[in-house]
Amino acid sequence: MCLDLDHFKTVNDVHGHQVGDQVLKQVASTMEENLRPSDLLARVGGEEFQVLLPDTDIEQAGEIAERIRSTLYDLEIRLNDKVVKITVSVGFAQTGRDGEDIDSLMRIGDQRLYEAKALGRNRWVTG
Ligand SMILES: Nc1nc2c(ncn2[C@@H]2O[C@H](COP(=O)(O)OP(=O)(O)OP(=O)(O)O)[C@@H](O)[C@H]2O)c(=O)[nH]1
Repeated sequence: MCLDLDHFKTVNDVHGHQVGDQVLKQVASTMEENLRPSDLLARVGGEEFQVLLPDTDIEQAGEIAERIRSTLYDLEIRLNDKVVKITVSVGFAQTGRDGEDIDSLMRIGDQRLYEAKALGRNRWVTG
């Protein structure tokens, strides 16, 4: 599952880079709280994360993606006297259906992530 925060540049531009850093930390811990102990969350770029969901079918993955999306959508990140809102776009790929090796899965997950962005963000795309 590839997750990318929406319009994160605006968060930095409006609130400053240090607030942006705190937002990233809160987003990462919120994502972790909504994953299972067996799932693996990694930050792979500035505001991009990958999650590996072992032994998970596409319906379960959709439930997890929706839980993360809606929790972040509802989250009010309070820093000093500021409240920062953020949304996330998600694309995912499934072993077997979309490929076997990690490179193909990440490439397809990434394509779907950009589809989610193009469709208006704050959503997930399974293909
Ligand atoms: N505060 C902070 N900002 C970061 C970090 N890493 C990357 N960024 C910022 O994240 C922003 C990413 O911007 P873009 O790639 O243009 O994407 P976006 O504004 O999130 O827009 P979309 O992805 O199209 O929704 C840039 O402004 C980077 O400077 C970091 O560690 N801390």
